[in-house]
Order: sequence, then C-alpha cells, then structure tokens
Amino acid sequence: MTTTVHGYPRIGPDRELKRACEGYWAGRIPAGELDAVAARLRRGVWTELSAAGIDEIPSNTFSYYDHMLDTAVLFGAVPERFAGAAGGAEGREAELRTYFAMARGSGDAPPLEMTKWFDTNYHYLVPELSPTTRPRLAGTKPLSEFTQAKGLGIPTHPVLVGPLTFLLLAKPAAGAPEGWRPLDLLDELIPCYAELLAQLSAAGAAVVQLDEPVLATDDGRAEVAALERAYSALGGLADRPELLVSTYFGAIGPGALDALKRTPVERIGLDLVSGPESVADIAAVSGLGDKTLVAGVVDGRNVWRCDIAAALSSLGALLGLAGRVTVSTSCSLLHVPIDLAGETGLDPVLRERLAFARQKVDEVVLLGRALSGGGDALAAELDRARAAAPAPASFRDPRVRARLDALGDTPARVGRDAGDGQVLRTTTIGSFPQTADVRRARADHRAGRITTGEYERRMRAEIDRVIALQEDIGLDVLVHGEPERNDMVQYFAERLSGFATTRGGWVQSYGSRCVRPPILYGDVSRPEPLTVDWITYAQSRTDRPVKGMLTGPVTMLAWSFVRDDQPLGDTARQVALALRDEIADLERAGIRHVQVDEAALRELLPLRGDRHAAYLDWAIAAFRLATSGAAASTTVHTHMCYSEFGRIVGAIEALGADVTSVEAARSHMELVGDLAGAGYRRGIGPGVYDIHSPRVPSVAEIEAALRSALSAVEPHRLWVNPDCGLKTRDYAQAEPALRNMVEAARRVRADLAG
Ligand SMILES: Nc1nc2c(c(=O)[nH]1)N[C@@H](CNc1ccc(C(=O)N[C@@H](CCC(=O)N[C@@H](CCC(=O)N[C@@H](CCC(=O)O)C(=O)O)C(=O)O)C(=O)O)cc1)CN2
Ligand code: MET
Ligand SMILES: [Zn+2]
Repeated sequence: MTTTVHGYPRIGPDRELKRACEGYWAGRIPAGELDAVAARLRRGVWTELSAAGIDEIPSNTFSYYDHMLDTAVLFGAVPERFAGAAGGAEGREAELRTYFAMARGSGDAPPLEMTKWFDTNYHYLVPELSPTTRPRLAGTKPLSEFTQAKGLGIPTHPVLVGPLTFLLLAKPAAGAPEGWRPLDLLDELIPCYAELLAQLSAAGAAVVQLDEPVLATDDGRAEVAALERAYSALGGLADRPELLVSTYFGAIGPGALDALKRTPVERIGLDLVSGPESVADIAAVSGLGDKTLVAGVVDGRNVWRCDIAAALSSLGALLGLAGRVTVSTSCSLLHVPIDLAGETGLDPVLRERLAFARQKVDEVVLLGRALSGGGDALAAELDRARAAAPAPASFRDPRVRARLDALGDTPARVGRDAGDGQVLRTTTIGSFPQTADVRRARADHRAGRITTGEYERRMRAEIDRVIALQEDIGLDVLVHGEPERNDMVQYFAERLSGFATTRGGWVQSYGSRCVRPPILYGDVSRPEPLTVDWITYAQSRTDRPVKGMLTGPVTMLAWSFVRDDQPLGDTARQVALALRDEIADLERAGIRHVQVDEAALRELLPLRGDRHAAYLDWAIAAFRLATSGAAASTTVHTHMCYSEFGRIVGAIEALGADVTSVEAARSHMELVGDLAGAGYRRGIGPGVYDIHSPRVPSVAEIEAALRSALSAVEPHRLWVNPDCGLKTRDYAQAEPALRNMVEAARRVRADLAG
C-alpha cells in the first residue's frame, strides 16, 4: 500500500512567499532573492513530506502566483498586450515581470481575469486563448522543479494541470469568433504535453500527475469524448512516465470513469470525500481492472481529523476493485492551513479534533501503514479518534436551537426603497484601504504594545478620516471603512460563540493574499453587539447616512471551516439569527442603511446543476432570516463578488434586499440586463470599475458604463459604486477613482435632469 498527497501549501509556514513576492513587486528584493526563497520553500515541503513517510511526493505544486497562470505561460499562451511588460529587462527578470504583469496588470495592460477555483476561496487567473493561439512548450518549470528535488535526493512526481481542465477553464480572448471554444485547441495542445512528458521521463520522472478537477463539474462531464481522446493520445506515447489522472471536488460519474478506464493511463485519482458515490461508480464500471486507484480518503478541504476507522473500511472495500490502491488526500492540501502545532491558543477539546495539512499527511501515512499490516500505531490512533468522536455537549446551545425552532421560516421582506426622488445614488462597498498604519496598530495591539483604548482611538481617527474624505468626494451613502476588521469573516468569527479563530492558520486566497478561515465548530450565538459601536461612531460624524456593514450567513460559512455533523442550512440559520439581532440593534441605534455581504453566494453554488435548487433554498432562507426583521424604512443592501451570475439571477430577487451591488465592470453591464430579464425589480449597483486592479478609471469610461446600465434599469434603481471593497488598494488609487466615479454620476444625472 503506497501513499501520496495531491499537493501541499506553497506559501510557506510563515507566509514567506507573500513577503518575498510583495518585496519583489515593491522593488525591495531582486529576482535572485525571490527565486532563492522559492527554492527554499519547495525544499522545505519535499523534505517534510519525505520525512513524514509519504511514498510519492508531488513536485510542481509550487507557484509564484497561481498554477493556472503557470500553465498558460508553460504553453506559451501569453496575450499580445504583455509583449512590452518586461520593459527592457532580460533573462529571468524579464520572465518574472511578464508573469506578474499577467497576474497584476502593468501600464495599460489589464491583468488576466481572476475567478474562483471551483467552489473554493482560491482564485485562479483565466487563460485567454483564441484560434490564433499556437500552443507550444515554452517553459521548463515542471522539469526544473523535478530536477531540483532530484538533486536533493527526493524523487517526485510532477503535477500538471490536465489539458481538459486547462482548456475548459480558459476563456476565448476578445475577438475570438462566436462559437469558438478553447477546447478546440485540444489536438494542438496534446503534442505539447507529449513533449513535456518525454522531457520529464528523460529526466527520471516515473509518474506524472495530471489534475482534472473539471470532471467534477457539469461542463467537464459533458466532455467525455474529449477526455478519452486526450488520454488515449497521451497514454499511447512510447516515451512517457506512468500517468495519474487525478480528479477532485466531486465524483466524475461512471461515464468519465469508464472513458478513463478505456485509456492506457495507469492510475486514476478519485475524491471519496466530496464524491462518496464514486465507490458505486467504480462498481458500476466493474472495477478499474489492473489500474491503480488513488483513493482520496483524507479530506483536503476541511480541518476535521480523519475518521480513521471509516476510512479504513472504505479503503478495504476498494481493494478488490482496482489493481492497486494508493492512499491519498481528497484534493491538494492547498486549501487548509499548514500546521496545527503552532495553534496553542485553541481549546484543547477542539484542537484534539483538528488536522491541518501537516497532520493530514500523518493520517495518510498511518492509513497506508495500517493497510500494509502495521496494526500497532493504529490501535493507539483508533482509540484517540474514538475518544474525540462525538461532538461534546459543550458545543451545543439549546437556547439557539429553541429560538430558531420558534421562528420557523421567514418570508422575504417587502422593501420600500423607491429612491425618495434621488437617482444614481453613489456609495462604496464597505472597506477603504487598509493602510500599513491600520495593520500595524492591530499588530501592536495584539502584541500588547498598545492598549485597547489606544487601538480604539486610532481606529476612530481612521473612521474620521474616511468619513471626511467621503463627504469631500461627495458620496451619498457613506461607510465607516472597516478599519477595525482584520478580515470580513474573521472579524465576526472572533466575536461570535461557536467559532474559533487561529493565530497563524493562513490559506492562500489569491497571489500573495491570504486568509485565516475561522473554524465553525459549535452552535453559533452573539454574546454582544458586533459592530454597533463603530457604526454609530461613524454616523455621529456626518449628516449623511452611514451603512452598517455585516457579513452574511452563506459567506461566513463559505470562508470558514464548518462543522460537518449537521446540514449547512441548519448552521447558516444560526449565523443568520445572530445577524438578525445585530440588525435590530443597528436600527435601534438610528442606522438607516444596512448591508449584508453575500460575497460568496455564487462560490458555494454546487458544481453540479442538479444540486443548485437545494443549495439556493437554504442560502436564500438564511439571508431572509437575517434581514426580514428590518423595518420597511431601513434600506437593506447586499453585495456579491464576481460576474458569473447567470445561474443565480433568480435567487438575487428572492433574497429580498432593496439594493444589490455586484461586480459587473468586466462584463460590460450585461448583468443589469440579465437581472431585469429575470424580473428583478429592486435597486442594483453594477460595479462601475474594477477595484482588483491599481488602474484609475476615467470619468468617461464610468460614464459610459452608467449610460449602458440605464438602458436596462430606471435611474432611481441604479446605484453607482465600485465592484468590491477598497481594502486591497491604496489611497493614491482609491481616491481619484472615487472622485471620477462621483463626477461621472453627476454628469449623467445632469443629463437626466436637463
Ligand atoms: N475571507 C475572505 N475571503 C475572501 C475575501 C475576503 O475579504 N475575505 N475577498 C475576496 C478576495 N480574497 C481576499 C483574501 C485576502 C485578502 C487580504 O487582504 N488578506 C490580507 C490579510 C488580511 C488579514 O487577516 N489581516 C490581519 C493580519 C495582517 C498581517 O499580516 N499582519 C502582520 C503584521 C502587520 C504589519 O506589521 O504591517 C502579521 O501578522 O505578520 C490584520 O489586518 O490584522 C493579506 O493577505 O495581506 C483580500 C482579498 C474573496 N475571498
Ligand atoms: C469580498 S466582498 C467585500 C465586502 C466588504 N464589505 C468590503 O468592502 O471589503
Ligand atoms: Zn466583493
């Protein structure tokens, strides 16, 4: 019985990669130093996995920014607009500048679009392909990382994004003919993979892992013929390593499984945690013959300890259905924090139930040993697991359960925001730039270098500044700027019972940006108001309305690690109840606008269409529970990130918010038309510029966006706002952008009036 993991976190135990990349971008460190940090981090991962006893160690799971971007660069898919991005630099420096320009933009060249990696909080850069793209093997990253590991005496299996996933996640570049699909490049891309496989084989790689998570989606499942063609071609090569096609984030279904079975690939990886029905699928295709099943039984997406007894019994059942079984994680460990060891502040009762990446590696190794007949270590581990098994009674709160039972289902609220004669009202999404001073104040407070009083004084000073600035810019509905929040989810988790937060449990969200997802382990309740002091302080500084700012139930769940002992919908209701109480307190304090962010509503949408309705049911019910207590005179706002809303436009109406702000800058206001088409009758704030890029939009382009939105929505329903919060920008970008936005709204209003 052998063991492997599909991938490992790449940011480093102390977010070394974040600091190195940000240092390089700011010109503080040269390319050579960045590369040296990266090489040390890779070595750290390989030696750790090797010392832990993992048999088959992955390589090329490292990335400076994102593995989809790496793959685009590897196959020469660098859009023309980045041709000048190297700016006269040469060699490695030129390579890195072009690479980061694709991720972050440079000069007039906007970056590649960024979007969610399946249903995770990781974001990838979307490759742009067109019929004129000529794929070629243009890079050496997988080969050089393999060689680096080999030089350390560690044989690894290089991991590549598979051709189907790469092409199905790519988008047609602007100007590609209607009806053309990136998948049309498959036959041209296969020889590039073939060339790479030959190189890896020559360098000594015995196995190569090709990741095809797209097979867990409806789009992927529809491409079974392409799947078979691709892997028959790669499998048919004379000169190649063994191939592992690894799939995750759900079952791939008997169709795709049978297709893979017909190809010559030697190994198939299945995620038995998100797709337990895979076991039946394997039986349905009469087993995998002499192929190896790489069985993902240790959850790579959540932080709960593996139920070793259950994992053993499912592995046992699989032994007869494949030539060999390799124990693995369900997916890459990219999505969990690195090590529990540093989290000494956690309640021991909870801590005992947790496993981060490093602990999951041990679980995989333990399962491998157990199945190879090493029973001793196992007996102790089984005892430990049994002791931690049922959730302790202290994690339950009967009062919360009784209140929820009594409330039952709540209808959508009947909003009344008719604009009061105002049109094209201007606002922002909530956060203002998190300056170095603000973050330093928080770090100083945490370390005890400044008192709570001093910390609060500094945050109030920041709020004063943000309010004064918004008045000066001329915005209509103001925000307090969220300076007191380390993160829009963690801030609330730190104040709600039932959540635990970590000191250093960082997980990459995109590029150098990381989050510490809280752990939602017990019944949720609100010991005291969460935001009322900050919002009422902000409101006391201005005559204009200030929006209260809350994070919605779905987003709290999506960006936390959530208990798995009850349906997500039940947990969401508990969070919603706490928010409902908070909104009541905000209203009592005189607040007239409340925004409940559901940034992750789209993200948590199940990958399979047949599961959408059930998800949307509980997601909408939770939002309604949170907001339906609000008075008709309160304007309830919500905000959602990302423009792919096609499948949830109907749900947006059902939430019952008076105003919905969404990302739309990149989709040219199409969303406004879609919403109108789906019968949405409430307020809409299509983001009029992209905050993810440092570029300052011109008045003219914002004006054009507003005019195009007005073709689908009446002026009193149109709100004017950026497409997301400003926390990742600095004031040098945020302030001129907001001034241009307000000026554009003024011009369009003047036209409407005249
Ligand atoms: N949870 C979540 N998911 C999300 C988003 C989001 O806002 N939150 N937004 C979307 C995009 N994703 C994002 C994810 C992270 C960040 C982000 O800005 N992260 C910050 C960290 C935020 C944070 O937790 N800040 C803490 C800790 C900051 C920190 O690193 N402090 C230093 C010291 C600070 C100093 O001296 O300057 C340290 O601890 O070492 C704070 O402010 O208190 C970062 O990586 O830099 C932005 C967007 C989608 N998913
Ligand atoms: C990622 S959605 C962000 C919403 C939040 N209110 C902010 O402005 O930062
Ligand atoms: Zn957002």
